[in-house]
Amino acid sequence: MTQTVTVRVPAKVNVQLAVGGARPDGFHDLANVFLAVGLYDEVTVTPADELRITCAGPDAAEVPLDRTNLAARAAIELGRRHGIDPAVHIHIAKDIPVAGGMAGGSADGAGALVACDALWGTDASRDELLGICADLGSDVPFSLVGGAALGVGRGEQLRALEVGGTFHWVFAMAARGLSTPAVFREFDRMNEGLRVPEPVASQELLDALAKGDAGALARAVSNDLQPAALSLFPELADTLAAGRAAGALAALVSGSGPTTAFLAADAESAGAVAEALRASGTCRSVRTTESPAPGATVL
Ligand SMILES: C[C@@](CO)(OP(=O)(O)O)[C@H](O)COP(=O)(O)OP(=O)(O)OC[C@H]1O[C@@H](n2ccc(N)nc2=O)[C@H](O)[C@@H]1O
Ligand SMILES: Nc1ncnc2c1ncn2[C@@H]1O[C@H](COP(=O)(O)OP(=O)(O)O)[C@@H](O)[C@H]1O
Repeated sequence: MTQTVTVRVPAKVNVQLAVGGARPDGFHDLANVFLAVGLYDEVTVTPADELRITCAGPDAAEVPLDRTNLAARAAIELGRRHGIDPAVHIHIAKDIPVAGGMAGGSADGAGALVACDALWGTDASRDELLGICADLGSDVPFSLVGGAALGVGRGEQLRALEVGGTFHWVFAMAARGLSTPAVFREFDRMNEGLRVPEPVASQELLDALAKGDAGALARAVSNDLQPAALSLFPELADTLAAGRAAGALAALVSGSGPTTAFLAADAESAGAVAEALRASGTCRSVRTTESPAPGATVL
């Protein structure tokens, strides 16, 4: 049996997040266009006397180290299904911001699942892995597959999308996090009494992705949760404005936020936007990266 397995898993940005009305189960139907970006967590699993989690990285102090951690839940569920005691040490090398709208916890769930599958030799099918991911959270299946995908239902039912080129991004990390359920609740509050249309993927946006056309993608991006995120975190408007002023083709909140995402024409322009954001004093830190990125990968 292999003694240690490391899996690398990407963060995501939502280039379209169309949100429908609240469902009876408390979730919202989405047309969620995910794009995996080159910021990664690495999840390493090693046999141990009992299940234990450690985490290192700039945001490590905010990561729960008990059984509520999505990585722990993934190991427990795979073990339960295959009659294996999930006695592993899971170490998360965390580079994805926590509670930032970039699916960092989801990445760790998908990473731990793939890592334990390899460590234990369970050889679970792709469908079984995707099913466990969907039970763990709406974003977790996409962390497994990476690339680009349209997520419908609550975002867990995926269709892979073609991406015809490399997109350059700048991400600005905020001084504090935002809770995903709180942002959806604010969306409901702001839409109370209004008819919320069925969420539909934008054909212009899918075409822009397929062509690798950053200008067209910038014109098509949208995030229905952005007004709710801005309502709970108004200072994000200053970060968005600073990136736009520095030449970003598009500026938007990533998912439920509060990380803000800036699409740039090329690597040079991304560097200039990043510099301007750092100088603006409107965010905690800034990263540049490219997309698409591969899904969970055993190293
Ligand atoms: C908003 C998005 C966009 O990709 O990502 P983040 O910004 O959190 O990264 C996702 O929909 C987040 O997915 P995820 O973080 O996996 O959420 P889940 O654990 O499934 O659900 C957490 C809570 O968010 C709300 N929720 C989530 C998904 C959805 N389609 N409708 C919802 O209303 C519900 O209140 C739910 O209880
Ligand atoms: N492995 C994990 N890494 C980060 N957060 C986790 C993890 N497992 C559970 N969580 C919980 O999930 C919450 C949302 O975290 P995260 O997935 O980073 O943000 P988002 O849902 O905004 O993309 C955190 O505040 C934390 O309480």
